[in-house]
This record gives sequence, C-alpha cells and structure tokens, in this order.
Amino acid sequence: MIKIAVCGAAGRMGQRIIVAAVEAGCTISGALERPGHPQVGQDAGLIAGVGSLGVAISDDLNKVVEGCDVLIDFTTPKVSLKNLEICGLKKKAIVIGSTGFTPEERALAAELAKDIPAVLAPNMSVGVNVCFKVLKDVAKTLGDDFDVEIVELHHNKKKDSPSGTAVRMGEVVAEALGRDYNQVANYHREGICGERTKEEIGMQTVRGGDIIGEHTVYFIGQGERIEISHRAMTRDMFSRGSVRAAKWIVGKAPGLYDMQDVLGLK
Ligand SMILES: NC(=O)c1ccc[n+]([C@@H]2O[C@H](COP(=O)([O-])OP(=O)(O)OC[C@H]3O[C@@H](n4cnc5c(N)ncnc54)[C@H](O)[C@@H]3O)[C@@H](O)[C@H]2O)c1
Ligand SMILES: O=C(O)C1=N[C@H](C(=O)O)CCC1
Repeated sequence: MIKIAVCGAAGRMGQRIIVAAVEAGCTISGALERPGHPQVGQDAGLIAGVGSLGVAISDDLNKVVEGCDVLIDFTTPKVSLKNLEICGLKKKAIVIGSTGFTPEERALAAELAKDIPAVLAPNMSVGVNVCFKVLKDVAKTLGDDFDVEIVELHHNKKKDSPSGTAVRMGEVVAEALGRDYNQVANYHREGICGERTKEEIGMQTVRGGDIIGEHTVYFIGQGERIEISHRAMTRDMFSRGSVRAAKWIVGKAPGLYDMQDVLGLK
C-alpha cells in the first residue's frame, strides 16, 4: 500500500485527506504544517478525527518527503512550488490541489515537474471534471451566438479569487471558442462600463459563510439560456479524488498531469 504524506495537514482539506487516505487503506507516513503552526507536534490522526496514527505533525519538509511515496499538498501556490522542487530533488511523486496560481507560476510548475510525476488540478471531484468535458462540447456547439458568464460561490475563508475551478471552466470555454482566456476574462464591471463585448467571459465571485463550493457557467442567448452548475455538499469528493490521484500517479512517467488524466476523461 502506498505511503502518503499530507502537506497542510491541519487545514480544512488536509484533515479530510487524512481521513480519505485512511479509509482507502493507505499508510499516512507523514504530515506537514507551516513552522510555528500551533498543531505541530500533535498526532495527525487525532487532529483529523480518525484516532491516533502515531504520526506527529512536522514542519520538516525534507524529512517528511523522504519517508513517503507521494506528497499530497493543499496549501498555497508558493508552498506547492517549494514542495514540487523538494519532491523533484528526492524523486517523489506529488499531487497538488492548491489554487490561485498565476500563469507564470503554472509554467514554473510544469518546468519543475519535468523529472517527477505530478498531478496539479484545481478541482479533484469527478463531477467537476465531467463538467469540464461537457462545457467544451456545449461551447463548441453553441459557438459565438451565446454570451458566457461564470459565477462561483465559496466560504468566507477562501483566499484566492476567482476559484481555480472557475478559471479552468473559463479556459475550457475560451479554448473551445478559439479565444485566449487571459484576453477575454472580465473580472470587474462598475459604473458606466459600456455594453458587454461578444468575446468577453464574465467572471463573478461570491464569498460568504460556510459554502463549500458552487460553480455555474451561463450560456445566454436570445430568448433562451443554458446553465451548467456543480454544487459541492462536502469536501469529501475533493479529498477522495486527491487520494485516487495519489494512487494513480505513483510509478507514472515524469511530467505534469491533471485530474482529467487521472479519470481517463481526455
Ligand atoms: N483541488 C481541489 O479539489 C481543491 C478543493 C478544496 C480546496 N482547494 C484548494 O486547496 C488549498 C487549501 O484549502 P483549505 O481550505 O484546506 O485551506 P486551509 O487554509 O484550511 O489549509 C491550508 C493549510 O496549509 C498550511 N500551510 C501553509 N503554509 C504551509 C507550509 N509552508 N507548509 C505546510 N503547511 C502549510 C496552513 O497552515 C493550513 O493549515 C486552497 O488553495 C484551496 O483553494 C482545492
Ligand atoms: O474551498 C476552496 O478553496 C475550494 N477551492 C477550489 C477552487 O478554487 O476551485 C475547489 C473548490 C473548493
């Protein structure tokens, strides 16, 4: 059974990943938190609510990576890039779920993943990844006659905006329509900002309370509208997806993969 280490182990996702890994019969070989985190030194299983695992949460990245087959990392882009670099040096696989990467940081991630197998995906749920596939077909079929707007809702602790999932949805639709997402994404409308352009993809963000994550892509035509929505009711399909990705990536050829690869949706 594979040995999994979890980075961000005391976080919302880290705790659920420990639960999912234990439920899947994997060994938790290590758990990482940032230096100074109040739960460093405590048992990772007790923090996650699965009982003692005999694995103390550590802040020693090198040591934890050495002891695992694969590191699952749900933290921030900067931490994830550092983790990729260390996994590269130690020839370990990595699964990254962090979001909020700039295009430059994504390019750096691809570069760092040249020597090791790595999964980087903004959303590990099967449902969202099926949505990515469906969105491509819908956008291609509808073409330029429908305006595209994307709305996402998340909890009030989320740090990045728009969500990584919303950005990927925008990229999928833009590519299907022959547009460059970075040129056509419109994140802000205020005041007399003029009529909507045909090409733009509106990106709207709602933050509040404990919303786990909801995404809707609107295709708005004359006299009709299609809405493709995904609503997450728990974090468990993200955590189970990350463990599925971890089992899949160990032993694969070096390179950067995504969840579509893991799920065979390409
Ligand atoms: N890909 C997906 O399916 C998916 C699903 C949910 C969340 N996310 C993303 O995962 C990330 C984390 O989300 P969250 O809700 O768990 O956040 P969180 O803030 O609850 O957890 C992040 C954890 O990382 C820890 N951390 C920060 N710096 C660290 C370091 N240097 N070393 C080790 N640990 C460090 C923090 O202390 C914290 O406990 C976000 O980017 C979020 O958007 C992705
Ligand atoms: O809670 C979060 O943060 C989430 N982030 C991901 C994103 O940015 O797309 C996925 C859903 C939950």
